[in-house]
Amino acid sequence: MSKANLIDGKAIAASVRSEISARAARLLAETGKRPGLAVVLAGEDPASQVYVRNKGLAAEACGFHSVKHTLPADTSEASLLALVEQLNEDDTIHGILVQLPLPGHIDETKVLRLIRPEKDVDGFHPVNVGLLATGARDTALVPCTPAGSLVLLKRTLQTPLAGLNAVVIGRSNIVGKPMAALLLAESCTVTIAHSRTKDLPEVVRSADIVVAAVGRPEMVRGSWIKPGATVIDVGINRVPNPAKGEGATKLVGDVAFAEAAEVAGAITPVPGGVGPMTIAMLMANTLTAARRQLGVAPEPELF
Ligand SMILES: Nc1nc2c(c(=O)[nH]1)N[C@@H](CN(C=O)c1ccc(C(=O)N[C@@H](CCC(=O)O)C(=O)O)cc1)CN2
Repeated sequence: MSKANLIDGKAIAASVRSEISARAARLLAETGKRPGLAVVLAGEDPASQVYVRNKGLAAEACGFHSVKHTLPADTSEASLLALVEQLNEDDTIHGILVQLPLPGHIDETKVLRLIRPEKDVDGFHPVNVGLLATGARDTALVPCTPAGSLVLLKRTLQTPLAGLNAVVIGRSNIVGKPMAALLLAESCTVTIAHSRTKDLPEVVRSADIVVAAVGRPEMVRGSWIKPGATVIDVGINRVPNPAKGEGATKLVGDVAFAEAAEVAGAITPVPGGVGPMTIAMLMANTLTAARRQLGVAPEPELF
């Protein structure tokens, strides 16, 4: 029997999405406009196809104007850039998301930097990265997975995070670095650990909050976790599941869940933890982007 509280990402994501639907309805009543989201998929990666479909469905369920652009895997970089430019100019579109990863022949940086910062609902443009890094979170668009992780932390702890020791494992631009910036803005004492960190288990043992975003199945062991710590597992790794037969697979996180749940105070499962928050926070960012572009005052922060 595990001791930790299970952080129900599915339920919290559903509550965020329902709040966004209500806010979108208010925006429509006030301005006659719907938030518009364009999602662009280049290629046929099966997981990306599912994520893009789910983003479209979530946008429709929130009452948004939702468009999807699908380009073949061999589409040229120029065609993708032209599509982004067209969406930048489209007044009915307030948020543009280009699903990652892109086919190898396309320069991801070039594409992401062409998206207008005010429509960059992924929060990957250097303008948004810089705003977050300089403490101007209220004017930035914040990357969805770290934003969702922060919502889970705040709703779980229900007390200010100030002064807590937070260890973020992983230094990616999409999760690790923005997560560290968000925790720093909450006045946590933040350590970013990575593949070259010395004595990672000991570093993690100092953490009141652990965010694992390293992409290595079950790397973080239960013995690394400080008793009572809150563990946010961002990893989504598909691994073989021989118990279910040959060729069967299952999803696991970056944390050895059963072990960690014996020690932690609260922990996110995989699946059903951080993952669903990513799409919920995309809806939140699209609404924020729409309000700003329409010149309407912001709603209270979700987190
Ligand atoms: N442009 C972007 N590309 C990618 C992002 C992103 O934020 N922006 N993130 C990931 C993929 N992703 C959304 O795009 C995403 C990943 C996982 C989930 C999710 O809900 N996962 C479920 C499990 C799903 C399954 O069964 O396979 C969970 O964890 O419960 C949502 C969105 C990379 N690309």
